[in-house]
Amino acid sequence: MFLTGILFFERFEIDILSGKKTITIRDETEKNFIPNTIVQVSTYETGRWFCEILIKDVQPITYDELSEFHAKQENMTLEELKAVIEEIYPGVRDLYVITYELLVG
Ligand SMILES: CC(=O)Nc1cc[nH]c(=O)n1
Repeated sequence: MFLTGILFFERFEIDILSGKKTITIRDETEKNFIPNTIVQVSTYETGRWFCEILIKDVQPITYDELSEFHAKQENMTLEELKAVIEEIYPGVRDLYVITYELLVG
């Protein structure tokens, strides 16, 4: 079954709404987003809806393949991005880059 909703930590909300964060990197439990579908975005902490995004692409990636290009799309340094991913998904090496466009926020 494909996914129609996604949760983000509140600390990412401003970057998403300003268009500075245009990808999210998830584990295999969230790989089933379909390109060209609309997804509702809420906060992880309280479930508060804050925007709607259009899924553009979903691509597998390993932790070691994360690059400055991905970091820029996350509005982070590569060091910050790798630390965030390791904090959220400790030890997970098979990941997915979900590229999206902000629709309504
Ligand atoms: C709630 C949650 O897992 N949020 C994440 C995880 C990875 N990247 C991201 O931007 N947000």
